[in-house]
Amino acid sequence: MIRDERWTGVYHFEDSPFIMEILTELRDERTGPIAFRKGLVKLGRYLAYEITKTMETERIRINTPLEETDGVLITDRRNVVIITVLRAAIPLMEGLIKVLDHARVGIVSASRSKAPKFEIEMKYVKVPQIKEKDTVIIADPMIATGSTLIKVLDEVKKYGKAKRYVIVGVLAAPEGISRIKEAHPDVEMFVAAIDRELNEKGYILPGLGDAGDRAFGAPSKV
Ligand SMILES: O=P(O)(O)OC[C@H]1O[C@H](OP(=O)(O)OP(=O)(O)O)[C@H](O)[C@@H]1O
Ligand SMILES: O=c1cc[nH]c(=O)[nH]1
Ligand SMILES: [Mg+2]
Repeated sequence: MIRDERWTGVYHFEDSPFIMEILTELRDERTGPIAFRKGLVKLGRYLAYEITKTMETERIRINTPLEETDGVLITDRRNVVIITVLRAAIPLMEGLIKVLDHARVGIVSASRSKAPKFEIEMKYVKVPQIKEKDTVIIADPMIATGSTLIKVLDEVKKYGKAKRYVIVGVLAAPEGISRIKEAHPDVEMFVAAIDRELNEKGYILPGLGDAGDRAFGAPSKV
């Protein structure tokens, strides 16, 4: 886990060969939707595992069948809300919840319009009540301009104040991170990698393309 010195609370995993290998497969244009979704599930699982390293724990005493001994309880793992940003976060959430299995789940839809406006349409919001001891994990594989996540955070914060807000993603562009940190300085970010820049259409470079389309196929218009 590497803390990026350009911001506070922003971490990436370029020191982890396993996470980088999964990311390489996701980036590769030859990777089809089945392997792409599987890669997102795997990343979700490993990123959740990394997040547990930053959670509060408690020492407990338990009995094995033979004697009493020390044990560990990750208290924060019992108080998690995962917000899934449709569409591309569905497989990522599936991986996250394997490790954060006590999580309550919120679903929000967000669709970004084309450049240069990048307006975010949010039609569907189902979020559980958020309590003071909750860690709210917002899953969205791609953090490009940051517009989607700023809007999601604005909305999610209406449901109560959490202990931590943590964005989990696959790739982020520096401009998107800066915009989110400006609007929501209390937010932490765990992403597999931070890429170079955005192109004029708002795609991350080198990136992996459109995560939603790669996972589920391009939607058609009627
Ligand atoms: O940081 P931003 O510039 O706001 O862009 C990032 C958003 O773009 C993608 O969603 P998209 O709108 O393509 O929806 P989809 O998941 O349904 O494809 C991605 O999953 C993010 O939610
Ligand atoms: O590169 C990008 C940017 C936004 N959304 C994506 O799916 N990919
Ligand atoms: Mg998309």
